[in-house]
Amino acid sequence: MITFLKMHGLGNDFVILDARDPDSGIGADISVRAASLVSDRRRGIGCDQLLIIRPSDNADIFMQILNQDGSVAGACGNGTRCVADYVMRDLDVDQLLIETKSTMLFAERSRIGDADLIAVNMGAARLDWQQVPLAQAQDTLHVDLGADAPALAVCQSMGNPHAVMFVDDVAAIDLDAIGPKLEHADIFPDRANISIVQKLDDAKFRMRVWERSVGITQACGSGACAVGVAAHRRGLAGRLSEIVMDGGSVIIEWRDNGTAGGEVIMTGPVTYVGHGVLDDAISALFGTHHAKA
Ligand SMILES: N[C@@H](CCC[C@H](N)C(=O)O)C(=O)O
Repeated sequence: MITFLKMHGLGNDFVILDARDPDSGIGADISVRAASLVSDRRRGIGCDQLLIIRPSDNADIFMQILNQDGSVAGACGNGTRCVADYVMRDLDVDQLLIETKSTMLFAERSRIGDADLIAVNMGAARLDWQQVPLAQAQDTLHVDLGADAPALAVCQSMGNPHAVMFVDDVAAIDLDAIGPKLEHADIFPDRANISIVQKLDDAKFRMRVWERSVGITQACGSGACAVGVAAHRRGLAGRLSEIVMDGGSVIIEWRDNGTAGGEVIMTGPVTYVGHGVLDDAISALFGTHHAKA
């Protein structure tokens, strides 16, 4: 039987499986069927992303990220804060190095006012068209996503691809309608996460997000990083900004470390929902004998 933890970061919710113990019952390969069943809001536990904590030779842990449909993601900012808090409590430490498919992340406890938060160094913003990736060579600061797009997009990778569009009124955008079209725009060979953003003031932005492989979510941490970076690249903000999403805010700092991509620090809260045990039949889907779909 496999135990799970349910957490969320600003309403972006996660089922977390801890596979550090070799006897956890969780195999090396997670099938699309197993991941999408657990993520299903009617037939499973329900989540935007399934996160699996594994041992790492290079860091304190390895974090595997699977979207609701079972597809693999390279980054998950809100999920990183949740996993970091859980593992730091477990190991009784205040800092953690986390390896993911795309990068190495450093997390630590942080406090703003009386709020206990987690800060994650999400690494460099990847600004070249090959890094996003885009389908053809072009400037990533003004990308034409076609007739469905409300504005030219700023594109960058935060370990996963993000397109950010600044508009006058985020509430006026039919994100349900344009989100899937822009996610699948020809310019994105790996598809993209789509953020629509309104400037509230020089250091505050309202963001709505359509996540790749999921749809509209209440918050997207890597998306908020992309928004902070995009706002600075467009000259709309300094290096520090608050990004207000449907589920709440994170603070983004795009630090200049002398490299083009700098390093992006995301600070925000985590929430524990509960834990439980997967039924035998569902646990069996996570066993070692099931090949990756
Ligand atoms: N919710 C996440 C992003 C998860 C991955 C994304 N849907 C993708 O496929 O790139 C976050 O908080 O960053």
